[in-house]
Amino acid sequence: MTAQIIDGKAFAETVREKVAAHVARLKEVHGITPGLAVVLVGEDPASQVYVRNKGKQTVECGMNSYEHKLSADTSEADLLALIEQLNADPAVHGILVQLPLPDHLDSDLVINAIDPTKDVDGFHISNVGLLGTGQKSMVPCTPLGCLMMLRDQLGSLSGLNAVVVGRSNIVGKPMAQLLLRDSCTVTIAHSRTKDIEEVCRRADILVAAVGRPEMIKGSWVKPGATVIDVGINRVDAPEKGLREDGTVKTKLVGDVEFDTAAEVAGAITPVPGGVGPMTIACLLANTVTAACRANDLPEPEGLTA
Ligand SMILES: NC(=O)C1=CN([C@@H]2O[C@H](COP(=O)(O)OP(=O)(O)OC[C@H]3O[C@@H](n4cnc5c(N)ncnc54)[C@H](OP(=O)(O)O)[C@@H]3O)[C@@H](O)[C@H]2O)C=CC1
Ligand SMILES: Nc1nc(=O)c2c([nH]1)NC[C@@H]1CN(c3ccc(C(=O)N[C@@H](CCC(=O)O)C(=O)O)cc3)C=[N+]21
Repeated sequence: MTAQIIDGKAFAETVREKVAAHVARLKEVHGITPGLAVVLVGEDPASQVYVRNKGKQTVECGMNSYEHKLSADTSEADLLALIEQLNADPAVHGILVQLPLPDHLDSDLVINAIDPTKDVDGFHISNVGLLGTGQKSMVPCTPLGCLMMLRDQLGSLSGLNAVVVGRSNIVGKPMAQLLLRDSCTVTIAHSRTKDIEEVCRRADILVAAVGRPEMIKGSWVKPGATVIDVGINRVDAPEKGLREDGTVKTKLVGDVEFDTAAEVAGAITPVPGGVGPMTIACLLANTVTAACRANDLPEPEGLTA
């Protein structure tokens, strides 16, 4: 069997079109322009690329983008003061603090200082609790993007065995909550899981969010399963040759060994071009949702979980 490849890039484009249409209506009918503030502390090159992409796509969808770049040695007090200012700013409907933060900053403290109604990442303890109890919340972008692709691929997820590999607060745990809410039988695997290959082989839906390049092999995949690869790992690609400065070129790979998994799976997301673009599209969707909720307007259809 050769898996169908789930085109996250194309799917993300359709999500962005819905976002843009909703933004246009908000502006025309209500005079509201949704605004997203992104806060980046330090100069991590990968984070800089993501933040730039987010800002560009925010503007392309007709929303306002506010970028705050702080130096790596910013104090916690200064960062908290900025968050207070963004919480109070009526033009800002969404706030994202790019993670990871430098070691001297307490990310739990910082995230929990964000107004939960503006927490478009869905990382605030209030949103985590709301999601876990089935109440209306802001849903984390990466799991939301994965859920949208799964529903599109499979229709109903009810009764399916879902295995999520990884238990982080930003991907694994909220992904498991969303799958449970859609009536999957959910298993969360992690670094202490026994017989992880066997656990994975039981999955109708296998979500990999580990951060280990190509860890999950085709032999771990149940024939016909739907595989969602969240991993973004930059690895050396000597086959691409050298850069001008003599260093080896690199490439992105997922947490799944794509070629072997694609021989067994029913459908699979590629890296790049899978979950990553959907994450950013869902960030834009959450910003529109937050702007609607802030103004007591009906929420956009098809953009929430
Ligand atoms: N596409 C996107 O938009 C996004 C992609 N990512 C990518 O997703 C991946 C995961 O990110 P994140 O959740 O933040 O990562 P974390 O490092 O926070 O969590 C990794 C999880 O994987 C588990 N794990 C590590 N090694 C193994 C192993 N050998 N076997 C089984 N489980 C293992 C860990 O288990 P334990 O808890 O026991 O240590 C942990 O729960 C990364 O590649 C990241 O770059 C992340 C966010 C967004
Ligand atoms: N507060 C916070 N929220 C996040 O959502 C968040 C974060 N911090 N920190 C880092 C991770 C990672 N993340 C990605 C988003 C898009 C791509 C993406 O678009 N990837 C492209 C490739 C991009 C490239 O070429 O480098 C793709 O997979 O096709 C990847 C990773 C969001 N994260």
